[in-house]
Amino acid sequence: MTAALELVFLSKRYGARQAVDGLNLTIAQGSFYALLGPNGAGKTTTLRMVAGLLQPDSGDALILGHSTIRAGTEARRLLAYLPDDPLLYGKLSPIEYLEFVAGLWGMSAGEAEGRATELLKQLQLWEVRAQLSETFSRGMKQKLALAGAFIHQPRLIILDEPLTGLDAAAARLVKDMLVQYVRQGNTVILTTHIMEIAERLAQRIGIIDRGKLVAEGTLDELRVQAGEAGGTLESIFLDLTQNQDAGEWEP
Ligand SMILES: Nc1ncnc2c1ncn2[C@@H]1O[C@H](COP(=O)(O)OP(=O)(O)OP(=O)(O)O)[C@@H](O)[C@H]1O
Repeated sequence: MTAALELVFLSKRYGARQAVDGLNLTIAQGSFYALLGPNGAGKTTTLRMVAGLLQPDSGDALILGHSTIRAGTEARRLLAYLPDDPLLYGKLSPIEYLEFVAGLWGMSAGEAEGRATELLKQLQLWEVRAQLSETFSRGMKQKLALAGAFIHQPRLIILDEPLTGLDAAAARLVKDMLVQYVRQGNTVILTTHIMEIAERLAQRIGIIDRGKLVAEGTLDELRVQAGEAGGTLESIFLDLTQNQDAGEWEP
């Protein structure tokens, strides 16, 4: 089966700083994947290249087999990317915002309305559907941005720190929604600094450090790679990312 996402020698440099350094990674369809790494490891830079917001210096990212460089439009249609600071329009209500985003994807008014209703109910924003989003709490804004990412039914959704700032109830709601979405055969990739989230939700985990993949696999496979039988993800993570001599992990 075609991979949901394939990174092929993806690289990006900012001046003297090699932010992403020849990254190779394959993520299967229908999986829940967590991308971990310390601050400045290159996670956001990688995701921005996948989303087509940043041009790689070299290499490519393929979304369900479509190159983001050679077939960017097809690739982007299959993808939703939710950055950690999503842009909302405060003067729009949730319904107006979702209809606006649906319009950008060329969805019909009827289709947009049906999908917006479903998402707003699922994310418990239905009661506030007509209020301006500038009046919303941070968590409500985050849920609305998530609804916007889901509106065109992407096959792959990439989320940068999606649970930061959410209270326990909202975090549970979002986690359940993502798990259900994966059960339907779609793929979720998220970054997080919270190890429990990766440990509980992700089927596979990739650890990036200094722009390179230092470990990849299921939690059990990571334990083997780190030589830590029975270790927690936190201890494996710290072991692999604080070891200055850590080499690039090769499958
Ligand atoms: N626009 C930019 N200009 C210059 N350097 C940048 C830029 N964006 C990122 N960097 C640098 O590139 C490296 C990777 O940054 P990136 O934001 O991708 O890391 P990250 O893993 O997402 O970190 P965090 O967990 O802190 O969000 C860092 O050293 C960062 O300072």
